[in-house]
Amino acid sequence: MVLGLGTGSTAKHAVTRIGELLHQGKLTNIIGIPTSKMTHELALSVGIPLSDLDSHPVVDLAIDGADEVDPYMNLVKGRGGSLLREKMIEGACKKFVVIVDESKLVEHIGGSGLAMPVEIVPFCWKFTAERLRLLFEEAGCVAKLRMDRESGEPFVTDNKNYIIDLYFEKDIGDLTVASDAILRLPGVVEHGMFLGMATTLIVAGELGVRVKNK
Ligand SMILES: O=C(CO)[C@H](O)[C@H](O)COP(=O)(O)O
Repeated sequence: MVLGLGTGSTAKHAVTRIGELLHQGKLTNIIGIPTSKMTHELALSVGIPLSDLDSHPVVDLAIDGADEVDPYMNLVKGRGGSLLREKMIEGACKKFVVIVDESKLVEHIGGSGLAMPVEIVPFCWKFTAERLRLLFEEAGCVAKLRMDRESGEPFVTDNKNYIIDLYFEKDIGDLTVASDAILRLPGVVEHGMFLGMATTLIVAGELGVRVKNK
């Protein structure tokens, strides 16, 4: 089985557990494809054999967290900065399981007041940030370059790009239209809306765990 290994504090539990099951001999014939350098390191440290999409273009199952999930299982991802590799690997999956707690559930994607990440090339990033802001001007968009908290320098992704975090005052409307408009802008590499990709959602709440399938 080829497994997409997600990134973030939730995915970390899954990756660690997969390593434990391999070690105990309860899982065999697993190859992991990590969605970030951080997950790559973690997976190696727990003994998961790794590969990539070039060698395994079809992924059987991916497991990851998310930052927002709407009632249709559309997601916002990338507040951890790994959205491009996540989208490539999770987009190549037969099954994509998303694990969140109830705090991640929203009525409308982009409406939580939290960031909608967009990965862009560093070249003339201010130009691209302004084009993004203008695209969603009617929604009261603010576009901020993500900074690295430790260094105070711009945050650089695993692919050596920057991230612009978009904040909206109002609903951004049709998500497919918004997605297409963002992707048409020169300088944009990818955005954090994962539309129609999740096949299973696992939600942990005070009353227990709920599972929703597409
Ligand atoms: O998209 C991601 C990283 O790019 C993460 O999956 C997302 O940020 C959720 O992280 P966490 O499980 O730590 O809340």
